[in-house]
Amino acid sequence: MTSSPSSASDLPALVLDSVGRRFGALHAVSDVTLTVHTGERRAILGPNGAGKTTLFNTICGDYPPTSGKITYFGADISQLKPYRRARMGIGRTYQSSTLFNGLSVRENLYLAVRAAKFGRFSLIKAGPGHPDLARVDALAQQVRVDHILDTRIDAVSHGQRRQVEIGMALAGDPKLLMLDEPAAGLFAAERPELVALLADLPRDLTLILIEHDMDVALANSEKVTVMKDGVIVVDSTPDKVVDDPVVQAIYLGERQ
Ligand SMILES: Nc1ncnc2c1ncn2[C@@H]1O[C@H](COP(=O)(O)OP(=O)(O)OP(=O)(O)O)[C@@H](O)[C@H]1O
Repeated sequence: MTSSPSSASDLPALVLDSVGRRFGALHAVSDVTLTVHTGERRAILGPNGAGKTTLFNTICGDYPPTSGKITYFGADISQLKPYRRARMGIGRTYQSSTLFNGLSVRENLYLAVRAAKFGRFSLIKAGPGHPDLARVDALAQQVRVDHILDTRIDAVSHGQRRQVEIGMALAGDPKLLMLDEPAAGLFAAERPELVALLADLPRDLTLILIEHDMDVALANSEKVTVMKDGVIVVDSTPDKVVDDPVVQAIYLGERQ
């Protein structure tokens, strides 16, 4: 019997094989090996400077790895440019805001929809009934900002800004979405909206989340990877991670 060629859905979304990233003598990420399955929700935790954002940067290509291999749905993307990885379906948000303050929520989402299509930002207006406008409406509903579409970005709450950023990252229809501390700076009252929004994302979307807030991280994850000093120190399920003495030492240590 011959085996059929594996389809994209059989393949893990992401395989990191001994990935490392140096900045001069500093090993920001060392020897990280992990597999993220299609549709998996994965949280990456760790103290400041653990290498979490650098790991994201190696995956999206902002800072390619200096060692090791990154495989995305079976393709070696280790040295591809960021725009090529984005076109292959890798979307992300950043810790710092990437929004256009003078523009409305609608215009920000519209820019992202057009950028995903044409590879550059363009505010050339689409006529009534244009599919790009329908796409903006759909994204706004998905990230729960459809009631503030005509409000300027600088007039909406911090939590809503985070939601718009996620909407913009979704504009390119990513297969892998990486969110860098989406709950950072949110009021406690804003967090349930974020948690619900993340829970409602399509199940075939693979989600990797860097998060300091344990509640947000654990609520949305099936697997948790804990990093410290550039290496993985714990890789397990949320219930095991909360009880892990290494994790407790890290988080209690942070609070001291
Ligand atoms: N572009 C860069 N050039 C030099 N060093 C860098 C660069 N980016 C990150 N680093 C260093 O790499 C280490 C890991 O940083 P990184 O931002 O990845 O950590 P992190 O876990 O995301 O931290 P935080 O939670 O504070 O965002 C730090 O020592 C940081 O100073």
